[in-house]
Amino acid sequence: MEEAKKKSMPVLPWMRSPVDVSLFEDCPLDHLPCLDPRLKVALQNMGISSLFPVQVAVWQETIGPGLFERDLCINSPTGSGKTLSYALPIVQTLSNRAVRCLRALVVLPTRDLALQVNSARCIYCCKNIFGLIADHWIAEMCVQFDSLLFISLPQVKDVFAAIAPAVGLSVGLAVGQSSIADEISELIKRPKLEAGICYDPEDLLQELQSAVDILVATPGRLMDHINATRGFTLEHLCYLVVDETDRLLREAYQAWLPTVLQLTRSDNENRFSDASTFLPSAFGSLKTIRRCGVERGFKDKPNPRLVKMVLSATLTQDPNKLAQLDLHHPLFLTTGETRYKLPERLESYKLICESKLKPLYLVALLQSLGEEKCIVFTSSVESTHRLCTLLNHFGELRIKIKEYSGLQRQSVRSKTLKAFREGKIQVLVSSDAMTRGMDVEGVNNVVNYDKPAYIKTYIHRAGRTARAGQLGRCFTLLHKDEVKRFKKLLQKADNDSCPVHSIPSSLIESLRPVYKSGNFLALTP
Ligand SMILES: Nc1ncnc2c1ncn2[C@@H]1O[C@H](COP(=O)(O)OP(=O)(O)OP(=O)(O)O)[C@@H](O)[C@H]1O
Repeated sequence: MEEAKKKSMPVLPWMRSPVDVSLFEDCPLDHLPCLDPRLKVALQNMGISSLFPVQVAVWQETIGPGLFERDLCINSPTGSGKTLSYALPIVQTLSNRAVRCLRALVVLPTRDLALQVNSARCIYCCKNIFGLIADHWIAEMCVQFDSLLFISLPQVKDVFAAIAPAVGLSVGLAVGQSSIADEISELIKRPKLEAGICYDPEDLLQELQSAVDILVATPGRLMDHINATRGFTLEHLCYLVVDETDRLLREAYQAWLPTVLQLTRSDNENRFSDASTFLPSAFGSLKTIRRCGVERGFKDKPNPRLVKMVLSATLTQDPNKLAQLDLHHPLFLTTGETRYKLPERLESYKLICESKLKPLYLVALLQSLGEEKCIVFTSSVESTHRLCTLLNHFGELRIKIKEYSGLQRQSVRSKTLKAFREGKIQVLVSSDAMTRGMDVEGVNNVVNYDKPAYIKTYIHRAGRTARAGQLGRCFTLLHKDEVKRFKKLLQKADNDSCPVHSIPSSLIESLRPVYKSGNFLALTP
């Protein structure tokens, strides 16, 4: 364990003296300094009576006494409440704004396919909204392909939407769940024109205004709007949140990060020539370059710095990756001494069995869990499909089991998730693509049907349970040869306790005839 701690010692000096979030305690809303009473009511309406430790720690560094002076890097376990930790201070600070413009941007990851399709077709949609082309077929396609999104996107928007209106702020979503035309009409306010009068197109462009103060976006859609949406500008941006940072930094995503940083730099004149080396050739919106203080109406005042907040349950410590964020005097907030941390009330178990008997062990386990909500993770969409089909052939399981896969249409997945939330489905079988950010209340159990190869995968899978201080269990099916390696893997997350969960052999034997009689062997993933 000591060795694991030493190995996890960060290279960057500022990461070596972090704020330890585990030293903070929940703070009742009544005791939270400077909380806007309107936001207090909004939080209470959400059923929140106190802030979690990470939220208190971030509040200190943002509202008081920290006053957003430093960029924040937050490493906090899954389900610890990271979303509200940034949403609340941003909303409180923006509550004083006089004019509506885009001031806060939250970027979350998408899956690669969605991005590729995004950029290929946005041009049609943009033309569409400006009345040059009407191609509904393409718009329809956009909605379908864009559906491969991380589940957390709408959830993050929901958190903002639950508090922002209380102080008169408006929140938008640019993630490709609707056509880009619909998105643009949600994000950009256009002037009302009187019929019969000729307007100068240049003047009209000036009149376009942001309809939102806060935007939750995926990199692909964000780039679409930067490149082609008239009136979309980052020139007033004050806050940039990069959620699931480790994943977002792994992918270049059409150079979204250097583009955003470039567009929000105040000394743009000197740097724009550099930017042209990475900005896509279709980059059409020079207006989005951040203007200097005087132009922006901040005469005699220092130009507001773009504040960055980056978060993850498995935050990278790689100096090269973090350098991409161009952080200002960063402050590292983390939980405990080890690099990775599992939720406080998560219990990890292993089930040891022969590989060919895995389906039977899973069936027996699910039987014993009864109607408790459970997510079963496999290593691929193919295995997900096979396993789900197999489980549904077992009459012994009197529970509803559904597949939840990136290969399904968005509408199918939304329906499945809704039914799962409502308890009409007890078990979701899913692949890793869906691990991050999914927040479903009351998921008591996670099962790793296939052993996760990396500790990060374990953390994000297991993190679908034991959220918000609740109890949760994570079971991992292992062959006996995998046990040692799995133990080492868990030690990386400071976990030395993973008892064996035994399934009575009589139960397995009783399931064998059913398994042999059906065509199950062909389905076994
Ligand atoms: N102060 C609070 N009181 C009660 N519940 C809260 C509070 N803050 C957040 N929650 C709830 O805790 C759950 C987890 O929050 P959130 O999704 O922000 O976690 P997270 O740290 O971002 O997790 P992940 O890393 O898995 O995305 C959510 O259901 C949220 O509604």
